[in-house]
Amino acid sequence: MITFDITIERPSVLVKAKGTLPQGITVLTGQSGSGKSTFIKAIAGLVKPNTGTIRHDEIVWVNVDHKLYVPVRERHVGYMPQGNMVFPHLTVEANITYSKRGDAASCETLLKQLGLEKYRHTKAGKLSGGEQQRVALGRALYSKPTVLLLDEPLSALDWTLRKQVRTDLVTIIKQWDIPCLWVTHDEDEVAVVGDRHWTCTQGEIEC
Ligand SMILES: Nc1ncnc2c1ncn2[C@@H]1O[C@H](COP(=O)(O)OP(=O)(O)OP(=O)(O)O)[C@@H](O)[C@H]1O
Repeated sequence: MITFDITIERPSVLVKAKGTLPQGITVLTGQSGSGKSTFIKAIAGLVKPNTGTIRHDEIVWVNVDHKLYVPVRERHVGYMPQGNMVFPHLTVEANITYSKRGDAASCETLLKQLGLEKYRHTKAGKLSGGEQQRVALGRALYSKPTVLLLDEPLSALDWTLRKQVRTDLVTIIKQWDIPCLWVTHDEDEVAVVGDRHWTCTQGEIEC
C-alpha cells in the first residue's frame, strides 16, 4: 500500500496530501491547475516533495528530512502521463515491452487482454486513438507495477471513443488487481470508473 504525507510548493499553489492509496480504482478530480498532476508525479518519483514522506508498505520511497528519494526506476510504478503516450515509430509489442522489466508471458497476456494481438508488429502510430490508449496501458502494466497512476487517460479521445475505452481500461485494471489512481476532469468518470473518489481543491488533496 502507498502511504503519503507530503507538501509540494508551486508558485501558484501548495499541494498537500496525506493518506493511503487502497486497492481498487481511486478517481482524483479537481480544477485545472489545482495540483493533481503534481501529486501523481510525486508518487511516481518525477517530482520531489518539499516536506514529508512516501512509503510503499514498509519501504520508504521519500523522506525529505533524511534526504531520501528512491528514484523512479526503482519504484516499479506504472505511470501513464497526459497526452501523446505511444512511441509511434515502434511496434505495438516494442511499445509494451519498452521498460524491459516484464517478461514474455506478461506481454502475451496483455496483447490478448487488450485485443492487440493482431497489431503486434504494427507501428503504434498507425493505430486509432483508442487502440493507442490500450497500448499505453499495456506499457504501464507490463512490468507488473506496485501501483498504477493514470493522468487523464481518456483526454486524447473524442467523446464517442471515451465510453468504450473507459470500459476496456476498467475491466483490465480490475483483472490485474493493483491499486490505481485515475486523474480526470470528467465528473462522469467518478461514478463509472472509481471504487472511491478523492478531490483536489487548490492543492489540498481530500482523501
Ligand atoms: N515544474 C513546475 N514548476 C513550477 N510550477 C509548476 C510545475 N509544474 C506545474 N506547475 C504549476 O503548478 C500548478 C499545478 O499544476 P498541475 O499540473 O499539478 O495541475 P493539474 O491539477 O494537474 O492541472 P490540469 O488538470 O490542467 O492538468 C499549476 O499552476 C502549474 O502551472
